Amino acid sequence: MPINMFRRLGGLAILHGYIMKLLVLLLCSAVAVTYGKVRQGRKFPDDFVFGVATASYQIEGAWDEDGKSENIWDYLVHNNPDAIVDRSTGDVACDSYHKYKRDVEMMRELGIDSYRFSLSWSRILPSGFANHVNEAGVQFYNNLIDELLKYNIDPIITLYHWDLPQKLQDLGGWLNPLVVDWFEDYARVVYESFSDRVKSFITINEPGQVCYDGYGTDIKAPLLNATGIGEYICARHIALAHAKAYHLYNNVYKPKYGGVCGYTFAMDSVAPLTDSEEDKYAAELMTQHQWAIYSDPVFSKDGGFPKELLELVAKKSAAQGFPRSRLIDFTEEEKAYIRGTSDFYGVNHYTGSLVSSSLYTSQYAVPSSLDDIEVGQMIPDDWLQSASAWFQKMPDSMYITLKLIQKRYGDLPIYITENGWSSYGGIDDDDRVDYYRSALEGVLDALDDGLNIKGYYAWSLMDNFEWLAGYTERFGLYQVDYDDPELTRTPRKSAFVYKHIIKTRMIDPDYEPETNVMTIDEGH
Ligand SMILES: C[C@H]1O[C@@H](Oc2ccc([N+](=O)[O-])cc2)[C@H](O)[C@@H](O)[C@H]1O
Repeated sequence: MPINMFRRLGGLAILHGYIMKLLVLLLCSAVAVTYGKVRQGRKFPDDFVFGVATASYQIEGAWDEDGKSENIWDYLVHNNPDAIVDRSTGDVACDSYHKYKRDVEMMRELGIDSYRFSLSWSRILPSGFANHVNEAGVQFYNNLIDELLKYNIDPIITLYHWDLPQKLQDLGGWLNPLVVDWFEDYARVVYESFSDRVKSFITINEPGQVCYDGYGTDIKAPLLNATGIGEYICARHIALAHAKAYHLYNNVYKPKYGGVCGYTFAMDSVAPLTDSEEDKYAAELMTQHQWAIYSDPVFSKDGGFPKELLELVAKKSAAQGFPRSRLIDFTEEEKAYIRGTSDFYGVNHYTGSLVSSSLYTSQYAVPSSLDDIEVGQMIPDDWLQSASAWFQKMPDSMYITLKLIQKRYGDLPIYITENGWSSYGGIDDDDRVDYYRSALEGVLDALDDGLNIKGYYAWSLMDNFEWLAGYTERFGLYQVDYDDPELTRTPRKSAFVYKHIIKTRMIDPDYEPETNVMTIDEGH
């Protein structure tokens, strides 16, 4: 081969080597840039839903107007005022019954896609039963829905957010097996009235708080405190009631109108105190006690209550002299009826704890469900305390919680139906801003992992009646001035930050609102 040709080929080979190196370099930096983009400027998907959530008793007021009857919270605040920290009531609350147009205006200011609110059963069915529908009550919700739709805000209705008609509580409430039928009858009225315009329904908000807080302890109305018994009876009935309302929607209304129907659970991030197998088992038991007892019947592969919990309660019940277990499992037919009855997993997430059987002390009543599992909890000192005794900021808790759902039930559509921070008040709520940013970073982390998270609802649009804490704890993006007869709503810093996140679909950790004047952006 002529020397020149050899040189030319050699030169080409060298050139080829350089080109290859350059290509590899370019590829690596492209990956790095892309990865950098993903980490630093991550975006929520275009179809990700941003919303805010509220609940009827907490905001509506008008407790006895236009034919509404008393519910268990009306009854509690009127008959046992000392049960509420500041002796307040929800008689007026945020007066949303009259100020709903201002509420919708606030949603337009925020630029949200969707509003999650609940219906007051006793406003729609004053006797609790479907023998008489209160048209004025239905009209109120029609007005609200129409106002939302006028501004392209998608309504998502929760049928039951803790305000059972007192007349049904007088008959045993969630402890009466007939509540399953009463709930179905109520659900039929709701679907008949609203499913032509509303495409998303949640049957029940937080069955754990209904059953454990209301019937197994005295944390929520009706303060029954039938420890170790009430919560387990309620757990059976509420799963069946949910399933019945779901089947009704699925069989009759979904074919006609489309739409989805789901169920929402409160989920603490339960983490083992140490890596030991014992603590991991303790975390599993606490999980079963707190939320899996309510969600396994619907989402687990085999249905029914969690196996370990069933065994423990049966064993403890026998040792305590009960002729049968305090937790009665579903029949195979019931299991099949309940399993799969939710089009999505709704999760309300706020906080978490570390758990271990070594932290258990015999401080609990016998029988009680905490005594049944014999697991204790602790909160490290460096977790920021909110204004609510039960609520500390656990690092990474949103991500951990979302991964727990995936681990337990596989990949399914998830809506975060509540998440927010409580303070004592004030407009410059940097603690709430930090909380929202880190929770939403957790959502992005989970999205990066491929979880099918469809939306996020901030709790709450505005300050409201926080159950036994009355008005002492503030969860609002908007502050409500309860001393002002107009109940003026004022946007907090967090409202501006949430608005910016929704608008840009990104979390900018450095974003500072330039103004304290809220306006409605074009298109809202
Ligand atoms: C602040 C909101 O709390 C919701 O309920 C709870 C209660 C307790 C926990 N927890 O983890 O211990 C989580 C959520 C409730 O749905 C809503 O109405 C607000 O009060």
